[in-house]
Amino acid sequence: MEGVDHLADERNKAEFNVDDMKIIWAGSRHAFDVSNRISRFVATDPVFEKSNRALMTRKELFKNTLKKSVYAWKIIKELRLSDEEGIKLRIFMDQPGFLDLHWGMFVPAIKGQGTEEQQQKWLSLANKMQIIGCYAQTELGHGSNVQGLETTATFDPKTDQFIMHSPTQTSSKWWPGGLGKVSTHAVVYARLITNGKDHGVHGFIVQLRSLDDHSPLPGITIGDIGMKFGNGAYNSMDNGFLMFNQFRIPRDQMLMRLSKVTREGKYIASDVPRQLVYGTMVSVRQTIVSKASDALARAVCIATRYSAVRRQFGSENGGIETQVIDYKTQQNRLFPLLASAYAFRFVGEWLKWLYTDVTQRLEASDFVTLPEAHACTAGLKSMTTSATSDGIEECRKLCGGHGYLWCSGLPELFAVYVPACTYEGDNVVLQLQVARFLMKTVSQLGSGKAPAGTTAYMGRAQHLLQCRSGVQKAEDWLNPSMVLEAFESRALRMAITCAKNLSKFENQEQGFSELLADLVEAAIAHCQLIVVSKFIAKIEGEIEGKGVKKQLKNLCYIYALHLLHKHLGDFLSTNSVTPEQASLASHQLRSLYSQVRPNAVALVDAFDYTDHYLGSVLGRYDGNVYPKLFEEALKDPLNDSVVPDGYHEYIRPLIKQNFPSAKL
Ligand SMILES: CCCCCCCC/C=C\CCCCCCC/C=C/C(=O)SCCNC(=O)CCNC(=O)[C@H](O)C(C)(C)COP(=O)(O)OP(=O)(O)OC[C@H]1O[C@@H](n2cnc3c(N)ncnc32)[C@H](O)[C@@H]1OP(=O)(O)O
Ligand SMILES: Cc1cc2nc3c(=O)[nH]c(=O)nc-3n(C[C@H](O)[C@H](O)[C@H](O)COP(=O)(O)OP(=O)(O)OC[C@H]3O[C@@H](n4cnc5c(N)ncnc54)[C@H](O)[C@@H]3O)c2cc1C
Repeated sequence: MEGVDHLADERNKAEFNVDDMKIIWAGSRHAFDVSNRISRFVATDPVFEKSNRALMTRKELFKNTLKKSVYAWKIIKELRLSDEEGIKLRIFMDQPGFLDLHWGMFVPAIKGQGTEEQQQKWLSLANKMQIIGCYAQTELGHGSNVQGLETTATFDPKTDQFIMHSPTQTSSKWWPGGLGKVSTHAVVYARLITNGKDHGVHGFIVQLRSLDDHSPLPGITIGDIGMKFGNGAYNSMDNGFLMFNQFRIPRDQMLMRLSKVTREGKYIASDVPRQLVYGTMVSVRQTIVSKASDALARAVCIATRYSAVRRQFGSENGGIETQVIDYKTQQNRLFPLLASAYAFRFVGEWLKWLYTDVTQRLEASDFVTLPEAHACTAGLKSMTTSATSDGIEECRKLCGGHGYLWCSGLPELFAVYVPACTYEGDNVVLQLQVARFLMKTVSQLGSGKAPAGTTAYMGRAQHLLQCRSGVQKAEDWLNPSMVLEAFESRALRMAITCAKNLSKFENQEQGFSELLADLVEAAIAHCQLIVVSKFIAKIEGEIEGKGVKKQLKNLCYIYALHLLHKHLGDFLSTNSVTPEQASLASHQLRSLYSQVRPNAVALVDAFDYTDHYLGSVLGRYDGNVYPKLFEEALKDPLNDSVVPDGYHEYIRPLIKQNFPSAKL
C-alpha cells in the first residue's frame, strides 16, 4: 500500500535514538547535514534519474554520464558548493565517470608532485575544468609492477623537450578512467631517460586532445578499451588506451617537485624518498576504505529491510509466516556484515586522520611514518574491498531469488564495486606490501627500536608469544582487553612464524616467494587487528545519544567474534584461543545477534540513504516491496507487447512444426 510504512513495527522496536546514530555514522552533525541535504537534492532532480540505465546501450549510457557530470559541475559552480558538498554530489549522483578521475587522481597528482609554478599553471585550468585530466599509469603489459612500466620520456636537449614514446604494444597505456573518450590531458607515468640513462618512473603532464575540436594530437593514438563486467554499471566510464609515437612535450611538463631535469639534461634527485611518486595512490587507497563502508552499508541496508519484509514458513498453525530475519542462519550471515559496515566506517575515519598526519609530516620533511602509512592504506584498502565485494554478493543471496533481479540494486552495486579489489593495487599485491613491512618490523625486534603505531603490539612480543587467553565464560568475550589480546597474539604469532620460516632460506627473496600465501594470511591478520582495535577505541570514547553506545558495542563484538569464528584455524593453530574458548565465542555471538535483532532496521536507517541512492525495490524505506516489484516488471520492454517480437518468426513455426527442414 502506497504511503504506509510496512517497516513501522520494526522501527518501533529500536532501543536507541536513530537520529543520534545518524550523526555517529556521518562523523559529525555538520557532515550529516551536508549528506542529508545533498542526497535529497540529487534524489529529487530528474537529471539524476538512474532507474533506466540498465537498458541503455553503451553509447547512451556514456552520453547520459556526460550529461549528469556536466550538470553536476554546473550545480557546483552556480550554487557555489564547497568541496565537501561537491564530493557528496558526485557520490550521490552514483554514476562513475570522468569527474572521478579528474578530481580524484589528476588534480591530486599535480598537487602532490608538481612544483609551485606547475601547480599554479595547471591547477588553475583544472580547477575550472578548462582542461579535463586522468591518471595514466597502467599499461597493457604492466599494472601491479609499476617499476616495470615501458613508456619512455627521453629528454632531447636540442629542443628542451621530452619525447614520449610507446616502444611496444605492451607499453600502451591501458585502463585509465576518463582517458578513452573525454580527457584532454593526462598525468602519464613513464621511464625518464636523460643522456641515455634510465632514471625510473616519473610523472608528466601530457595534452592528449585538441582543446578546439577534441581530436587526438598528432603522435597520439587513443580510444576506449571496451565493455566491462556487468550491464550498465562501470560501463559509464571510458577506460582507455593510449599510444605515443615520438610525441613531444616541453621539459617543464615533467612533474618536478620530487626530482628535476635541468635545461642541460642533468637529473637532480631530491633527498625525499622516491616512493612519493606513488603518493596519489596512497591518497586514493585511503578514500577507498571509507567508500567500502558506504558500498557495504548500501547492500546491508537492502538485505536487512528486505529480510524484515520477507516471510517464509512457520504458518503451519494458521498464523503469520516467519520474517526471514528471525532465522539464526540469516542473522549469522547478515549481522556480521552490518557490523563490518560500521567497523569500516570507523577505521576509515582513523585512516583519514593517519593520512592527514603523514601528509603534514611530509611537508615538514619528516618521513618516519611513511612506511606505516603505506602499509595501512594498502592493507586496509585490500582487506575492506575484498570483504565488501564478498559482502555485497552475500547480501544478494540473503535476498533469495529477488536479489538476482536488477531492480534489487544488488547486481549493479556488485558489478560497479568489485573492481575495487583490483584498481589502486591488486588486493594480494597490496597485502604483500603489508607483509614486507611486518617482516621488517619483526626483524628489528630486540634491536632497541621499539615498534610504533599499528605495530606497537609487537613490542610486547615476549608477553604475546607466551600468554594464554583468560576467557572462561561467554561474557568474557565482551571484555575489550581479552578480545584485543586474542587478535594481537594471533597476528604476532603468524608474523613470527613467517619470519622464522623465511630465515630458513639462504636467499630472502626466494624465501619470500615460497611463503607468499602464508605472508598474505599474516598481513590479513594484522589488518583485521587494526580494524578491531579502532572499533574498540571508538566504543571506549565519548559517544552521545540514547542507547547508541550499547548498539555500537554489540556491533563491535559481533565484528570481532565473527572474525574469530571465520578464521578459527588461525586462532587455534597459534594457540591464541582454545577450542572451548572458541565455543564460548560462538555462544556469545548468538546472544549478540538476539540483541541486535530488534534494532536491525533502525541500524540501517541510520545510514540515512535515500531510496534514489539505494536504487532498490527490495530496500525501499517503506518496505512496500511486492507491488513495486510488479511495477518494475511491467516496465520491462519485453512487456511492451503481449505477444513478443519474434513470435511469428520462431515460436509459431516451432509449435506448428512447419519450419523448413535443417540442412547439414
Ligand atoms: C551503481 C553505483 C555504485 C557505487 C559504488 C561506489 C563505489 C566506489 C568506490 C570507490 C571509488 C574510488 C574511485 C576510484 C576509481 C578507480 C581509479 C583507479 C585508478 C588506478 O587503478 S591507478 C593505478 C593503480 N596502480 C597500482 O596501485 C599499482 C600497484 N603497485 C604498486 O603500488 C607498486 O608497484 C608496489 C607497491 C606493488 C611495488 O612497488 P615497487 O616495486 O617500487 O616497490 P618495492 O620494491 O616492493 O618496494 C620498495 C619500497 O617502497 C615501499 N613502497 C612501495 N609503495 C609505496 C608507497 N605507495 N608509499 C610509500 N612506500 C612505498 C615499499 O614498502 C618498499 O619499502 P622498503 O624498501 O621495504 O622499506
Ligand atoms: C575498473 C578499473 C579502473 C582502473 N582505472 C585505472 C586508472 O584510472 N589509471 C590507471 O593507471 N590504472 C587503472 N586501472 C588499472 C589497475 O590499477 C590495475 O589493473 C591494477 O593495478 C592491477 O594490475 P594488473 O592489471 O597488472 O594485474 P596483475 O598484476 O597482472 O594481476 C594478475 C594476477 O597476478 C597476481 N600477481 C601479480 N603480481 C604478483 C606478485 N608480485 N605476487 C603475487 N601475485 C601477483 C595478482 O594477485 C592477480 O591475481 C584500473 C583498473 C580497473 C579494473
